[in-house]
This record gives sequence, structure tokens and C-alpha cells, in this order.
Amino acid sequence: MITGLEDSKSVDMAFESGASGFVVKPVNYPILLQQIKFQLRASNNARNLLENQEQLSSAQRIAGFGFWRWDALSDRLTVSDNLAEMMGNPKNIHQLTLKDFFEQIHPDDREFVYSLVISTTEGAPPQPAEYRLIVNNRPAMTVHQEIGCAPNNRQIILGTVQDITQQIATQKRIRQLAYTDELTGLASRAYFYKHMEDIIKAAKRRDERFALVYLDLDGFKDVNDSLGHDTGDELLKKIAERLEMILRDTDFVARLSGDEFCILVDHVNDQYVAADVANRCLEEINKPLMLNARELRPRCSIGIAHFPEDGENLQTLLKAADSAMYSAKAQGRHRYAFYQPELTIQAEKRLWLEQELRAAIDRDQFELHYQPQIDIVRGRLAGVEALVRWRHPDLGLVSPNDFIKVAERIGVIKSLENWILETACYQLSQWRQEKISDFKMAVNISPIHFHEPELYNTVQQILQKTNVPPELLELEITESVVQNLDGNITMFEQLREMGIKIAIDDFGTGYSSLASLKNLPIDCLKIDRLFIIDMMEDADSSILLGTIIGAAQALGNSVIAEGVENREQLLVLRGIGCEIVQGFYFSKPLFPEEIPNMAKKDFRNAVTGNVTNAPIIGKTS
Ligand SMILES: Nc1nc2c(ncn2[C@@H]2O[C@H](COP(=O)(O)O[C@H]3[C@@H](O)[C@H](n4cnc5c(=O)[nH]c(N)nc54)O[C@@H]3COP(=O)(O)O)[C@@H](O)[C@H]2O)c(=O)[nH]1
Repeated sequence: MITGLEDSKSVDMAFESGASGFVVKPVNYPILLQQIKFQLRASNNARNLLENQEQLSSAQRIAGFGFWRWDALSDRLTVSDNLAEMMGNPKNIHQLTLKDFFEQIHPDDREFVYSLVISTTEGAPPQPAEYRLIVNNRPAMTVHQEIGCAPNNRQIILGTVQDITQQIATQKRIRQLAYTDELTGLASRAYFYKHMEDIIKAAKRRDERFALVYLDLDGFKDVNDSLGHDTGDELLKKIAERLEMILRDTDFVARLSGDEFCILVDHVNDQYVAADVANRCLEEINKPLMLNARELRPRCSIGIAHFPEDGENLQTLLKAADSAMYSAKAQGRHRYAFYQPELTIQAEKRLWLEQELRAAIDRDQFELHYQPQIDIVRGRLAGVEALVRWRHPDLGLVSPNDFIKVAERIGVIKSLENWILETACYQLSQWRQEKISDFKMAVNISPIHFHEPELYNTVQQILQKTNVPPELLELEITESVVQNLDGNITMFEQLREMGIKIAIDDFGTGYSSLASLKNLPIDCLKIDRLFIIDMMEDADSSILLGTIIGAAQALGNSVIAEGVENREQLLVLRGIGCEIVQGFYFSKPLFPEEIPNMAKKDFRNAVTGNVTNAPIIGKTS
């Protein structure tokens, strides 16, 4: 611009119109020339700078990249245009505080990102972070952030933020493709290996065991050859579905290749956990299946190895399970084998026993024996305890110690104990009809059964059916029931309301105190046999027992001493106030036909001296 005006107002106007300098008259042309060259260069630089900024801005937009600067002292946060755009261009973009920015971070991520920023102002080494930004209720955007301090000023924090949502999604997809078996949707071999490494590390750290169950279909090649590969694929998909149905949440199943599958069974305390999984696989897989209008009954062979005893790393463990699987095939297929053959024998024995026990009620193999409970004050039979026995054709008379726990585990305890309740009540009603005096019947109820709400109805129906007065039935439950009540005593209350008596069995073996029993609606404490043995060896025990008996009686409960085997025990018990005893001294558990004789006896002499009068009988167990 050339002008002859040189007053300050004109100079201002010239600058406002875009002038970037001025020369005064008379014009010094060499200097003017230099000034023009300088202006041209400055304007070129400015244009280049603008272009660079535009390029940088475009590059940032394309890369989903933005940056921010936070002045901790004034709490002013400035953001780049692109970050502003990523944040949905908030209205207050020119007066942002750190809090405004954090409001757009996913609530679950806020705390850790905040602590990273603050710790950087406090001199901690800057840490990168990945977190989610939520913008205008759209799906979260995942960003990667790098931060640092401004040179020589820890109170100014600079941060770059890059949108990595797409990258994360791609990684996830790649992982999914690599880690999922495309045909069956199960975990792939690659994922299985990775998972195994993790599980081995964790098991070593926690000193835990796990089992590797290696499963191979029998005759899969024949299916492929005769029905075609598509049908073979369908079969594999079906097997995968069945395996997934069988497993517990903590187990992990993968398809290793072709018709080979592997299951990791966690938290195994004994060999039976893996044997149960293997049995369920054999059963489920063998269910009929329609493929190509043909019915198949797939079969498989299974090898089982345990960490750490059969292998401490991935390779040795897989090798052990694989070799066990071949031994299952060699033994005739569609079965399982452990890497250690003796475990297979034990597991098969247990399975056999379980199957026999399941069938035992239908086969009418149980019988009840009755052990007398003697009132030593009045010298008469106070009651009998029904004790179950299993008369097995090959095993002989099996003790309840050997099958009650099994019955609980395989879920037949309720039907077994319902049978016991009914049989015992029928027996009592028969004795009552025969006018054998009124004594009570005690029946053991397992903790599992006691917690079932339908127990109440079952007992009520049985009493009605057998016409037994409720006060003559006593249910014996162990201390463990008391310890796992969690304050829920409804079953106790309902049964007591019906008129039934409740006894705490094996008292003294658990940790219930009299104080804890104080609030329980019970009628009787049965002192465990070990306490009675102890009592004779340790004077303090007998004092303690005397206190327990006194306190229990004061609370209105009767006390039965169990396992009384000799007269010395009997005398001490009588001395400390015990009124009812049960044990081999008076009688072993008897056949039902032996009880009427016991009901007729007078036991008063047993305590007062004439021991020969105390009938020590018992033909049974
Ligand atoms: N849930 C159920 N449990 C039951 C049932 N029937 C029995 N059982 C429980 O099995 C355990 C073993 O019972 P058993 O082999 O019948 O032994 C009982 C008695 O024979 C034995 N006993 C009795 N007197 C003496 C003795 O003087 N010495 C001695 N060494 N043993 C003796 O004690 C067993 C009775 O115990 P308890 O039930 O605690 O009163 C046993 O835990 C039974 O409870 C059932 O139907 N359901």
C-alpha cells in the first residue's frame, strides 16, 4: 500500500487494512526493496505455517489424535481443535477445567487416570494410559494417552490422546479368530495352550491341583469316510455343544484338532472329580443323535492326567493325558483311563458302588437294626435308635459309615432316609399294636436332608400313615447342621410345632457350645462316644461333662450318653447326673424281633450292683 499520509491515525488505518510496515518519504529505494523482500519472505513463512498447521490438523483428525494442556495452578485446560471435536465440541471449550475433561471419561476409568495426572505433577514418572471417553451418549471411544510435564514446570501437564477404538476392536477380532475354533466355537488349540500356561502358573503359586481330560472320538474317521465331511463337521459341532453342557463354570474346554478335545478341570481334591467329568462325557456324548437321517451313538475314549503329579508343564501333562487316552482305547474304547492305572481301578470301584447304591432301594437291600437307649434311673427301655445297614449280595452287610456319605454325594440320601423314616415308624406302630410299652424311635437325618423344605411334609405324612404319635419320633441331627444354620431355624420350629423331638447327635465332636444351643428349639443332647472315653482318662473331662449334663437338663433337654461300653463308664455317668445311656454295655444294635424282649427287661440292677442282671446281648452288628 502506498500513501502520502503520515499522521498516526492514517498509519493505524493502514495497519488495520492489512499493512505490515511503513516507510517514510523521501523513499529510500534500496531499503524499500529490502523491506519488500523481507515482507515477502515473512508472508511466505506465514503461509507455510498455516499450511503446516492445516496439514497437522488434518493428520491429527485422520489419526484420531488430539492433545491437551493443563495448568495445575490455575486449573485451566486447553485442548486442540481435534480433541475438542473428539469431545463433541463442548460449549465451554475455552474455559475448561480438568474436572470438565474428566466428566467425559468413563466413570470406571476416572480414578486411575486422575491419579496418573496428579502423580505426574508430584514428580512421578509419567505413565501412558488407555481409557474410555463417553461423548454424547455414543458408544465409548477408547483412547491411548501419553502425558508429560512442560519443560522446567511440573505444574503444566501436556497430554496427547489418540482414538484407538478401531485398533482395539481389530485386536479383539484377531484374538477371537486366533483363539476360537471356527467350526465349533470352542476355544482353539492356541487359546488352550495359552490358558494352560496361565493355569499352571496359578496352580504352582497357589499349590493347587487340576486335571487334564483328553477326549478323542472313537471311529470318527469312519463317520467322515462313510457319511462325508459335512456330516463329520456336524458331529463335531454337536459334541462341542454336549461338552459345554456338561462342564461346570470353572472348567475350560477346547478343540485341539480334528476329533480331539481337551477339558481342564479345576479345583480337584481327589481323582473322583475328573472321573465324574469323564463319566458325564461318556454318558452325554453317547446319547442318540440324528445326522443325515441316520441315528448315531457317538463314543469316545478319555485320558486323564493330573497336575502336578503326572506332569509339571504343558508338554509333559499333555503327553500323560494323551498316553492315558491311548490306554483307554487299548482297553476297549468308550471308557476313561488315568495316567496312573491304579486311579482308574479306584474310580471304577467307586462308580460301581454308586450304581449299586442307586439300585439298592429298588432291590430292597436295606434293613434297619435298632439299638436300645436305656433309662438307668427308671431301669427301662426309653427308646431305640434306627440304624441302617445295606445287605449286599457280594459285599455282605455294609456299614452306614461306608455308604451314607456316598448316598449324600450321589443324591439318593433323601429317598434312602424317607424309606428309613417310614420303615422305622411302621415298626414302632407294630410294637405299639403288640402292646409293647411306649418307647420312642430315634432316626438319623443327614444335614443335606434336614435342609430340604419338603422334609416337614414327608414326616407329617409318614406319621399319619403309620399312626405314630409325633412325640415318639426323635430326629437326630449332627452338630454340623447347627453350625451351618445361619440363623434359619424354621425347620426346627416347624417340626417341634408338630410335636416331634429333635436331638443333637455326636455332641462334643464339633464346636457347638451349650450357649449356641440355648436358643435352638431342641429336646435332647447325645454326648459323643469319644467324650465318654475321654471322661475315664481325664478327670477334667468328667467335670466338664457333669456341667454340660446339668446345664442341658436345666435348659429342659434330656441327655443321652452314647457308646457306653462298660460298668465304670456307666457309674461315672450316673454319678454326674446322666439318665439315659446307649452303648454295647447294654446292647449292640438289634434285629427288630429282639426289641420286645428288651422292652420287658428291668435294668435297675445294672447300676446298683448286680451287673449280671444287665443283659449284654446283641446278635447283630
Ligand atoms: N444319616 C444317617 N446316618 C446313619 C443312619 N444309620 C446309621 N447312621 C450313621 O452311620 C454311622 C455309623 O453307624 P453304625 O455303624 O450303625 O454305628 C452306630 C452304633 O452301632 C455305634 N455304637 C453304639 N454303641 C456303641 C458302643 O458302645 N461302642 C461303639 N464302638 N460303637 C457304638 O454308634 C453308631 C451310632 O451312632 P450315632 O448315630 O451317632 O448315635 C453313625 O454315625 C450313624 O449315625 C441313618 O439311617 N441315616
